[in-house]
Amino acid sequence: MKILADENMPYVDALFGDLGDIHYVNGRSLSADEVADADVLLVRSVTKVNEALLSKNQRLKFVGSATIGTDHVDKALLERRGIPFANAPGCNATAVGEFAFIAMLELGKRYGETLKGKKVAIVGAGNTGTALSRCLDAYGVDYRLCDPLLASAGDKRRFYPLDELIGWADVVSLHVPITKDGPHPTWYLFDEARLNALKPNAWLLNCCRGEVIDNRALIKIKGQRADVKLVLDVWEGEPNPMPELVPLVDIATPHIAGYSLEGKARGTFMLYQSLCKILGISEDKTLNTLLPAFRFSSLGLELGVNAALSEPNLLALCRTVYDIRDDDWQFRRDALHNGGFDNMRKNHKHRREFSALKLENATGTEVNWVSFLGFSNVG
Ligand SMILES: NC(=O)c1ccc[n+]([C@@H]2O[C@H](COP(=O)([O-])OP(=O)(O)OC[C@H]3O[C@@H](n4cnc5c(N)ncnc54)[C@H](O)[C@@H]3O)[C@@H](O)[C@H]2O)c1
Ligand SMILES: O=C(O)[C@H](O)[C@H](O)COP(=O)(O)O
Repeated sequence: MKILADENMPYVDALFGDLGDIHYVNGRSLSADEVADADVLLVRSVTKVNEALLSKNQRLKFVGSATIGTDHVDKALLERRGIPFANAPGCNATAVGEFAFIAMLELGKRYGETLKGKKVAIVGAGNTGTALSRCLDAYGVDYRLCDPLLASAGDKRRFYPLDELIGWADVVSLHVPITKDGPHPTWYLFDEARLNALKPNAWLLNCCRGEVIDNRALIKIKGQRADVKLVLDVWEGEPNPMPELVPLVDIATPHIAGYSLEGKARGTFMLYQSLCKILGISEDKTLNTLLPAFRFSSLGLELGVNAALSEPNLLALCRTVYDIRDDDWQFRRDALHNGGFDNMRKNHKHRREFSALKLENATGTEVNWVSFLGFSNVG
């Protein structure tokens, strides 16, 4: 069995090595000729799985995308051709939630403010939006959700209309799929009018898809409103962000909000599980044996029971796990030249999730709000 896998997908050898011959490919430039004799195709978000790509293949048994988003896959085509498809919903949700939370702490530090006390709007309350809400809950930050689709599907959480939230929130964080049709399309959801309606000094974070914000309108608005602060992990026209936008952004990263080692491992593992099911074989691998130990075995916290950790110290703790400034700095240096955006993604040093760090509380307390954030507790 010939398995084609994106070269940026970790753990493919460990998980799929027994199932066939693995060939690694560049996902962005993958051609119909390369795919022609593949039995299994494992992709990431940069590969357009469409008529053209599959035109020379008559033997595909499975297409898997180790991602949450599926906007790059023509699922109707796969269904018509009877090719099973699976993606990896939720695989990198914790990574995105923690990314947005850390970015908010960084903005607070940079501008002499605190995240604590701000009002946060989460637009899209699925896997990644909910992961962010868990961090905010743990830290005690007020937030409101907007998700008209979940609201009408009977989700019991309280939801608010988008335009009401824009007028309410100090911070707006975007977590929707990219859609052009349906009752609530998200393409340019943040157009010039909505960008203009952001409150004075608002923070706007986009960790979902670039085109959820009209990037030209964003450039225009930033020209008039220096008060608005931006965190962009995703960009209109990736892998070529508009160069004039980059200097206007406070934290700029190349679509790596979901790139924790845990998130990537989960994504590949979920595809392994799907393929085993399709082939009718039982799984003989587990996820936790894949992950390496974290660089610190544990860290002692000088805290009392449920004591408040100051926001600068909380940020210092988060930076131990992931220092977002490194990616921002490298993005400004490399991302706009010679394939730099994709190179950064390809060579991204695997960051870890909060759970990788075991905290030793000086009081021996088992549970406090820091562990609710996701850090492990050694008691
Ligand atoms: N930057 C990254 O690395 C990264 C990582 C993971 C996911 N993503 C992107 O983020 C998107 C969201 O991920 P997720 O795991 O939370 O997906 P999800 O499907 O679990 O949740 C998305 C939510 O958005 C809601 N939604 C749809 N249209 C909306 C609208 N107009 N207004 C408000 N809510 C709306 C949906 O009802 C759903 O609950 C993905 O589709 C993907 O494109 C990016
Ligand atoms: O949709 C997703 O899951 C994310 O956008 C994903 O993290 C993108 O990463 P890629 O698949 O391009 O490596």
